Amino acid sequence: MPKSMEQIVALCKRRGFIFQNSDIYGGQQGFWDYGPLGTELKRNVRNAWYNTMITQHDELFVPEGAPSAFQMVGIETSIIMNPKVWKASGHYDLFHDFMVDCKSCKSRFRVDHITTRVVLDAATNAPVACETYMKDVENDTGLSKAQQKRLDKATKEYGKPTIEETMPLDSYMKLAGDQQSPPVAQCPDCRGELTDPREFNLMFKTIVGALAGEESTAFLRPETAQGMFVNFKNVVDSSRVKLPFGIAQIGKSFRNEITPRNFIFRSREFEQMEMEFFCRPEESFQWYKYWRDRRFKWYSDLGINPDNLILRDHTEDELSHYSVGTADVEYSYPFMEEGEYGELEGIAHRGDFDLRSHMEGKLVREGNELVVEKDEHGQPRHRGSGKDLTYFDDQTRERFVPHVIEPAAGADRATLAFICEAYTEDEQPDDKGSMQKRTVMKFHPLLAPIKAAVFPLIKKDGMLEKGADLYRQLKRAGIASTYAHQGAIGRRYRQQDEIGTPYCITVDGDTLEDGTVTIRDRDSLQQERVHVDKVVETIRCKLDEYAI
Ligand SMILES: Nc1ncnc2c1ncn2[C@@H]1O[C@H](COP(=O)(O)OP(=O)(O)OP(=O)(O)O)[C@@H](O)[C@H]1O
Repeated sequence: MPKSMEQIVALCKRRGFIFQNSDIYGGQQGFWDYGPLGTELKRNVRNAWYNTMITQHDELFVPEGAPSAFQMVGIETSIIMNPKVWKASGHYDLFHDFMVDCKSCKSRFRVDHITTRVVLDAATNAPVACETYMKDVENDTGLSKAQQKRLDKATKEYGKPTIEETMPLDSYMKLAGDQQSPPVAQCPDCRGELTDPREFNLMFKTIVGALAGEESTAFLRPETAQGMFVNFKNVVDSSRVKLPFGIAQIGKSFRNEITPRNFIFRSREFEQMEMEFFCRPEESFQWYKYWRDRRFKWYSDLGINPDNLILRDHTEDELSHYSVGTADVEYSYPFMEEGEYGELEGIAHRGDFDLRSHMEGKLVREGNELVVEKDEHGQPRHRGSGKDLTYFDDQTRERFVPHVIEPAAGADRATLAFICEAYTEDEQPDDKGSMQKRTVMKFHPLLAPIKAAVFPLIKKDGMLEKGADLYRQLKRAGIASTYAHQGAIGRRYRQQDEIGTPYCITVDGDTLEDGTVTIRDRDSLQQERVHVDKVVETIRCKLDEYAI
């Protein structure tokens, strides 16, 4: 049965995973808050990423598929950077989308999110009728019956041979621009008139210092990557890293998205987990392949069914001007049509674009070459730092600009994918054996916000104390645990199932007799009896089995 996004969003609110930001004031579009359980879940996602990338990385070992062993270090850089960073990187000029507004209902759309279905004169290609609908990677609704009826009517009335074609809104606007009084592309929501497309920079502006003005304008970073590039020299000079090596960080990024949507999938404030991997140019394609495959595997290792994931190579015309290869890890989020996927992470081969931009100035492509963009006086349009960001290889005695492979993931999109994947509805017998519907979040145990719940079966002297003692032992061992002694045991199990707790431990009458408790497994519902003194060790062993 397809999963319902409404139910997932409702569960997230009900159980304290994710709330609308500024909820009591009606919210702030494109911003979300994580509740107590969501905070733990997202922290576990971040930790799983940071641990595999940095903390547990073994620089003496050659991982399968890698050309050699390599080093990895972490950094943490500021959200606000010198505005020159964004000029040299190209974000200042290029990081924008085109948008149109509806003059009637005031809705705002990204031009590339609107598709047109057009009836054209078969001989002249002149448009005869046009209907619009929302077509973006997240949601493809297609034409409504009424829209198709209008197109059919216009075709019939036109009388001459026609063809019907689907094209993006901007292509239609270009085509219509060459005609006298063409059919107007209308708002997909209300059929109102649309404005001409306007450019819209996605970077949030702010003022640094007391005086407002061009000089004090700064930007909230739209990606964490530039923090790694501008610190490349600092890291090489201050640590013992040698090529190949990666610099990674997790941090907030901000994009003034025109149409934030689909819960935390596209928001205006989000968190990225990015790594810049610096290597010799001639080895870069091997490293690209290595990171592409390794990053895909990370998601399936953490419980995402590989049937719901794809690794999609970008087509030639999708590639950014600097990229020689990009692949996206994509997930079939429940808000997408069957067979469609949304980006979780992009792995890009960025060549030497970034380090060169920060040395020389903003680069543009001329034929096969990247060259510094010039202004009307022949001067660099945006200068770089002028600092030497080349790398000297003391083995080969060569100096060169390293190439970069960048796996760029979103912590929120990953959290959303793990939530959607975990959401399960099944039927299980209750205490009396009759089948009951249950909602269970089947989180990978490493990601589950709470790992163990301790329940004294009834409020009885001895049972409560033993339960509380066990709960404290688990906490002291660093195992995120909870304790609940009220309500029917079946109800307590269901509450924990709904938040994805993998193990429930019940202290009952037998505990007082022989010192054993039951450990119930969330997914298999199997119960085993374990001596109370062995519980911490048993839970620890179970969790260790899931280590990635
Ligand atoms: N607005 C956003 N909200 C939440 N996560 C985001 C957003 N934009 C980017 N990300 C996350 O950061 C990762 C790396 O950013 P990147 O610049 O490659 O995204 P992008 O290709 O611009 O994404 P999209 O095409 O969906 O806008 C993305 O794969 C995604 O997980």
